[in-house]
Amino acid sequence: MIIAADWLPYVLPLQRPWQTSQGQVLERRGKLLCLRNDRSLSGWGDCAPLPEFGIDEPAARAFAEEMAHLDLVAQSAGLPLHAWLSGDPAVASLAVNSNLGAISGLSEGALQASLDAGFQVLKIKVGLAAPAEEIARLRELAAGLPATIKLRLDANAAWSLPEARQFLQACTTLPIEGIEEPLRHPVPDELAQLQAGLPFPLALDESCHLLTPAFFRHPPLHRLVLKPARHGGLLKSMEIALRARAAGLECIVTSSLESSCGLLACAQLAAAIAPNSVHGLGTAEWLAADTGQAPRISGARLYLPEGNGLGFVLAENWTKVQDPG
Ligand SMILES: O=C(O)CCC(=O)C1=CC=C[C@@H](O)[C@@H]1C(=O)O
Ligand SMILES: [Mg+2]
Repeated sequence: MIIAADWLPYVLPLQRPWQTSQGQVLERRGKLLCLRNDRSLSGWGDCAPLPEFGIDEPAARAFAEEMAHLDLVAQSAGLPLHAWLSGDPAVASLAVNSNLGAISGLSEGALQASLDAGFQVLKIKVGLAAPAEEIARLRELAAGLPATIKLRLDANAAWSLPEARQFLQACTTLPIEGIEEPLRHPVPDELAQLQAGLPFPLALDESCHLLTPAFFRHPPLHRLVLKPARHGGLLKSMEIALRARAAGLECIVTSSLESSCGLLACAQLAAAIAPNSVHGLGTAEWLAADTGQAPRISGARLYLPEGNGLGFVLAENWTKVQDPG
């Protein structure tokens, strides 16, 4: 039985601006939910809306409430949350991509740090400048990359159909691992036209309004990005992942730049639905402060906490990140 529920607001500045074609993020504001039950267990949830990417307050809140509840359920069952969700044995670690920000602002130092850290997939934001200019930069970048390294691009709905065609055509000769959200006004027919003939997957992320039964009957592209806060929780995300799998679509999980608490929930989902994919969970280093200990990343792999439930522990210096209101 739940005997206490507390919301703890926080403000976390970013180390540097998170630039996308939809503008920049400078800080993350949110609130942690702490549920306590009559067995002295704590269940944690993280509510951090990001409206510019379709994550509104009700969805983020539902994610937090369900997360805290499932944290308690999995702890009571004596299982890590992902093993409780999947029914499979526990997973120790997951492959993740690095996040290099916008192609226009890419620094030699950040690129080298990603390569030195062993990342095989480097995520880069595009759609912030003219396609021809960004393609020229990508060609320059690709020319200096080791042969095994691939680029995961995200246009965040920047392009018209002709711009997307131009960009994607040029990408066919580059080491591209996938491209998220090419179209400003995505419609299934046009996405299918773009995907046809491309040697890499296009991915749907923020345009989740397209996830209708018809979409799953004839998927117009090859990959889904799941941000569980956008879908209002882990269980809804599991359901979408199952539909996607039945339709032959690959699913990856990415964070919504949450604090360590929400990031852990994203990692638990990733381990439950796609333990062998490369996920977008390397975002903790973008935060200058955090609500707790972020999962360790080493050798381009994120290590899940070994304990039961979500695995979140509140930071000792928690008061420093509390929102003064
Ligand atoms: O995918 C990743 O590696 C990290 C998460 C990420 O890129 C995003 C998180 C939140 C908002 C967006 O800018 C962006 C995305 O659209 O995928
Ligand atoms: Mg995206």
